[in-house]
Amino acid sequence: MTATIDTPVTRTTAPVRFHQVGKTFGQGDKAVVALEQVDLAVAAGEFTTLVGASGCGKTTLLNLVAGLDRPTSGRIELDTSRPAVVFQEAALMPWLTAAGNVELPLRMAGVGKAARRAKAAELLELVRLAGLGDKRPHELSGGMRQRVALARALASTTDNTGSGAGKPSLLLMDEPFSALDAITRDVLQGELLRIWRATGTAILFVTHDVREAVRLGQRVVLLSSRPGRVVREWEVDGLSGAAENTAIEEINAALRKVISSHAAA
Ligand SMILES: Nc1ncnc2c1ncn2[C@@H]1O[C@H](COP(=O)(O)OP(=O)(O)OP(=O)(O)O)[C@@H](O)[C@H]1O
Repeated sequence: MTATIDTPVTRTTAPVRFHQVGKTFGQGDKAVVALEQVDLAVAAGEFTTLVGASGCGKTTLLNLVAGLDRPTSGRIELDTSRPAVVFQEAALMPWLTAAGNVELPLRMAGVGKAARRAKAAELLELVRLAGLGDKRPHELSGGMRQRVALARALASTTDNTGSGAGKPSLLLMDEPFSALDAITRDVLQGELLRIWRATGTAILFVTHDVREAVRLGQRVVLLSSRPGRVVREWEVDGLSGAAENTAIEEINAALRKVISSHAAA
């Protein structure tokens, strides 16, 4: 079931591929090495989850993929339409309606009004918010706002116009459900799996929660404590029952090990 970095899995197309990527913030005595020699690829349509200790560089890694920051060493190969990010907080534009928020990336990409309206309506239906497109963010619950954020990200990454046309889509998710109550989180995890299957987008999903990582991911990638490196991967696609619990226990044990080895350093 397990594969280590020494035996990487060969995949065909990859919306994103890291080659020995490093990221250091600051210089000299104040330098913080966030990531070191990261090799990682996400295949088209694949759901990959990334776990690691607090501060190990998970958000930094997503920011590099999203183009919000640049690596200090190594190389990132992107073969995707615009990667889109869903954050822990929905970060919606408060003055726009739900539909207006979903339309925003399409508007910025120059998509015409009628086409954007149609796409926003389709995506709001996909996230089960049909009929709520005219609500503003403050009129929606936290779970609903995350659904709008997901629809907006899908609008961005699955837009088939412009330079990304025909390329595999990639959704980056940075602990998107961690601020929600347990029941809403459980519902949204199920919804995300349904939407992933319906759209075929690749997803790179960061979480602290190993149970969530195993439930959602086809593959779980563990980063070491800072500096973050890929230390181990688990193929967890389709696991359920006892096999799923065994995987959760094994990954939790490995996570505890990287945390304690860091604490002892
Ligand atoms: N802009 C920045 N300038 C300086 N240091 C930074 C910057 N961004 C991140 N860091 C540092 O890089 C390291 C990795 O941060 P990052 O936010 O990527 O970790 P993380 O794994 O996402 O953490 P958490 O799980 O707690 O959200 C941390 O030590 C952090 O303090």
